[in-house]
Amino acid sequence: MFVTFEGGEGVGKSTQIRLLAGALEAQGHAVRITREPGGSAGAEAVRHVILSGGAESHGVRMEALLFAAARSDHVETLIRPALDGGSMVLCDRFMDSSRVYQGITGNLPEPLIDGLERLAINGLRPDITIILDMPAAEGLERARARAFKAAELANAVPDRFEKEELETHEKRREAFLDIAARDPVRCRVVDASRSVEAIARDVLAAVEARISERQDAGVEA
Ligand SMILES: Nc1ncnc2c1ncn2[C@@H]1O[C@H](COP(=O)(O)OP(=O)(O)OP(=O)(O)O)[C@@H](O)[C@H]1O
Ligand SMILES: Cc1cn([C@H]2C[C@H](O)[C@@H](COP(=O)(O)O)O2)c(=O)[nH]c1=O
Repeated sequence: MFVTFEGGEGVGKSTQIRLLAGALEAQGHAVRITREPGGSAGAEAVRHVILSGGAESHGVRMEALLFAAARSDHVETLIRPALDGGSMVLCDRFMDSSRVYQGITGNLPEPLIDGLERLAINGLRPDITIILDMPAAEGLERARARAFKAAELANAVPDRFEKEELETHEKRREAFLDIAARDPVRCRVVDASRSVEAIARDVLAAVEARISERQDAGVEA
């Protein structure tokens, strides 16, 4: 089963993925955690170029193509083989992030995003997408506090997208909610402004419900 986590900056995706992985492993599932952009060797190289701001001056179209190239490599060299090998794959961001960041707030036309998505995912759609939702300002504050702690160790600075205007981040929040409203079977919106534990309970319940639905339909987790 392929599980993706989406949402704005600092909403707790990495935190919840780690907790979900622990809970699923305790139930006997083999679990692989991964992230985008990145996850595979080729895609991690592209991650560095994009998040450092190295492609920003070449425009959003080039960034969208780089995200798609990275996603294609990630799907074919890591995600699909892991799923075929029987692991559950938990991925921090996937195709919805391109739809929101490059499509909605990057102003790229929907047909272009659709085409790049088709090429990159090559038929592999998430079985469930958890959208962690909270006011953008709170998520950014969490991300800033995390960066501040890290800065003492590694001189961290906000990445290419974190540094953008609050209004842009709020627009992204609305765009993720819109995706969830348009695809309610795949997407589950979880209120991320609560405690880590309360969120983790809802995330696990949503994933277990999808596992049961799939088992009822005769598909293995
Ligand atoms: N429910 C929560 N309440 C308070 N703090 C939280 C909560 N969940 C996560 N955090 C903290 O907020 C910060 C951001 O969390 P995390 O790295 O999991 O978010 P993220 O969505 O993966 O971020 P990014 O979008 O930047 O990758 C971390 O310092 C984390 O410990
Ligand atoms: C997959 C994907 C990501 N992005 C943006 C979203 C974030 O600002 C960064 C990734 O950083 P994170 O700390 O690992 O969340 O990249 C994007 O714009 N488009 C995408 O497809």
